[in-house]
Amino acid sequence: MRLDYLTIFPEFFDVLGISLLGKAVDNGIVDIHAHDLRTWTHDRHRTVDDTPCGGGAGMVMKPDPWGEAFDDLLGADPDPSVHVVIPTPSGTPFRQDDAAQLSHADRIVFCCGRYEGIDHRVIDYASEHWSVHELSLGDYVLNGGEVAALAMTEAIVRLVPGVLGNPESLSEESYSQDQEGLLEYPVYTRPASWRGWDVPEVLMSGHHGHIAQWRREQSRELTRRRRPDLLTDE
Ligand SMILES: N#Cc1c(-c2ccc3ccn(Cc4ccccn4)c3c2)n[nH]c1N
Repeated sequence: MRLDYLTIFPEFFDVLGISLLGKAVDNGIVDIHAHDLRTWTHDRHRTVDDTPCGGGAGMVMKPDPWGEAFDDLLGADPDPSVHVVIPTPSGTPFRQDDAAQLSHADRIVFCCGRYEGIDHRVIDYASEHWSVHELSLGDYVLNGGEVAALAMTEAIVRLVPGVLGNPESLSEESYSQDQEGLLEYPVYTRPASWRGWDVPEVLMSGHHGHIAQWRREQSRELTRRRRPDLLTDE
């Protein structure tokens, strides 16, 4: 899987060389390239923004640098197997299903905007050539797309075979299908007693059936309290 990031702050993506994703890069499972969008500017000030047509506050990212970056990175031929992910507050919510689908992609280009966003014609042009996903990390406002791209990257890449040491852990996570889309149950480790708090007895019983039942009940109760929207049968 090749991941490209178009951004005016490429250093944001230096962290991808650390930990699990770093190992995935070292193992050749993932190939990461961050690009400074100003590479595709030609004026002395390396300008990437301009005032919004129709007025309004702030600045909008000019289309030209993005178009020239696309030309260099992707060429002009349409290829639906290339996924262009555009983090935006107006995007559809990024969910586990999106991560699962994108984990099968061979190529993903993240377009990280700043200011008040990217000239919409960039999205229109990309949509004619590649598979475009306008996605939002959540219902809050960030200053740009980089943080969202990092979060989406981790959610996507950890699902790629060979990246996680123990793929079984994927099936027991919150939002995973095996977890019936419920929140993950509380987890514990040693010591059995810590500052007056004990590990639930059932987890020390060695009775796998009782443990599984307790975990299901915990997941449903936690989901009922915190995320009733995830419950389908109530
Ligand atoms: N994903 C996601 C996001 C973003 C996001 C993503 C990209 C950009 C590019 C510029 N801005 C600033 C900005 C502020 C206000 C109105 C428009 N744009 C971004 C914000 N905010 N919140 C999310 N869940």
